Order: sequence, then structure tokens, then C-alpha cells
Amino acid sequence: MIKWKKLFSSFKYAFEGIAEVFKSEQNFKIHTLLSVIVIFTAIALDFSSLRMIVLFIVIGMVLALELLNTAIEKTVDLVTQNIHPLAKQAKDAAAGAVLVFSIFAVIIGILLFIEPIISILR
Ligand SMILES: Nc1ncnc2c1ncn2[C@@H]1O[C@H](COP(=O)(O)OP(=O)(O)OP(=O)(O)O)[C@@H](O)[C@H]1O
Repeated sequence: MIKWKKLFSSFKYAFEGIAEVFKSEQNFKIHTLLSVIVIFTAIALDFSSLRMIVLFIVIGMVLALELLNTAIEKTVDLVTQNIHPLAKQAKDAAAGAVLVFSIFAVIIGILLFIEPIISILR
């Protein structure tokens, strides 16, 4: 049987986690703001369903990766407050994951937007 109270609590904690990261992490704020701008621009350009789906996947991945990056940072800080090469490697690798996907997100974004922008300029 579905435990509704537990399910509701899980959502509540997840939203608390997102709100906390939004408050404390500048990068997450910037990515969220950019995502909103990009989505409204896509609507204004009358994106097809397929373009919209790809856009939502990419935006979702960027924001989810940003949350995971913060989770790793916090976990490392919980394990040690001291300078440690493994702490550096863990945090840098997590930041690298965000950077790698962000670079590809920009490339995908250009590919998604270029045609609708050109056709509106014609
Ligand atoms: N305990 C540690 N030992 C060694 N190097 C660390 C340690 N903590 C952080 N660093 C280094 O400092 C960098 C910045 O770490 P920090 O925890 O300040 O994250 P941040 O850059 O502030 O991330 P964000 O701005 O997303 O919170 C890390 O990427 C890592 O290279």
C-alpha cells in the first residue's frame, strides 16, 4: 500500500533541498534564471514539441547536476574541514561534471535556437 505521509514528506524534503540550494548557491540561482529566460524565449519563438522536449531535458539535467554538485560539496565538508587532496579531487570532479554538461548544453542550445531565430529574421 502507498504510504502517502511518507511520500508527502519525501517531496517536502526534496523541495526544502532545492530551496536551500537556491538560497545558498549563486550558480544555481543563475542557472535557474537563465532557464526561465530560455523557456520563455522558446515559447516566444513558437518551438516545436520536439525542440521543447530536448530543451526541457537539457535544462533539467543542468539543474539536477547543480544540485548533485552541491550535495557532493556538502558531503565532503561534512567528512573533513581540513585541506585534503581527496576532498579537492571530489569537489573538482563534481564541478567538472557540471562544467562538461553546461558546455554541451550551450552547444545544444545554439543548435536548437539557430533555425527558429533565422526563420524569424527572414
Ligand atoms: N577540504 C578541501 N581540501 C582541499 N581542497 C579543497 C577543500 N575544499 C575545497 N577545496 C578546493 O576549493 C575549491 C572550492 O571549494 P568550495 O567548497 O569553496 O566550493 P565553491 O567553489 O565555493 O563552490 P560553490 O561556489 O559552488 O559553493 C574546490 O573546488 C577545491 O578545489
